Amino acid sequence: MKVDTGAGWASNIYIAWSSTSISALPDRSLFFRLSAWKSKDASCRVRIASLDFMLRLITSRTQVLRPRSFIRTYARMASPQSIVDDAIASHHVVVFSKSWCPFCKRAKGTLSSLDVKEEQKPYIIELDEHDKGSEIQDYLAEKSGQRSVPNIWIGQKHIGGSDDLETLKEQDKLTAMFS
Ligand SMILES: N[C@@H](CCC(=O)N[C@@H](CS)C(=O)NCC(=O)O)C(=O)O
Repeated sequence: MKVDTGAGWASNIYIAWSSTSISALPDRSLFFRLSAWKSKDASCRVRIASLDFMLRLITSRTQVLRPRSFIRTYARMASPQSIVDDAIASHHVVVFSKSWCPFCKRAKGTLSSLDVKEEQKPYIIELDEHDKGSEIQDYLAEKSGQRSVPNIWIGQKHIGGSDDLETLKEQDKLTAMFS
């Protein structure tokens, strides 16, 4: 299955399931194309509006789409771009971090100490513990012009590193970003 995240074909994900299951899928807004598949099952190319929608579809149609195999496949095949862009698009605060990094510890501490709603708590990706950590770091350098960690995003805006976060806090500008 090829998943279109809206910003282009971000990742190539293939799942095989039977053609009868495909006809059982209710949502005609999806774009299906049956094509030959190496295994005995038919395969299907699905164009969707967002990865979130795909995940919702999968969890709601467990009997059709075999979610565990999808998630395993997705985790293996998602591109560094889609990992970064999806994280930023779907979380208010994202910190690309390294678990051993003192600046990252300071930034995570500052963000966790804020009294914010559950959905505004930081989403943290530890690059040194991630399979694609170094590719993600390369993409972050290209996207934000910053290679060092932590690389912090609030409300889909690039904030910078730990020093930049502390400056915002000292200037009393940080809490306003969580209203
Ligand atoms: N002034 C930066 C310093 C950040 C920094 O020096 N981070 C180190 C790790 S502690 C780094 O990114 N090193 C390069 C690397 O890990 O690839 C900040 O406040 O965030």
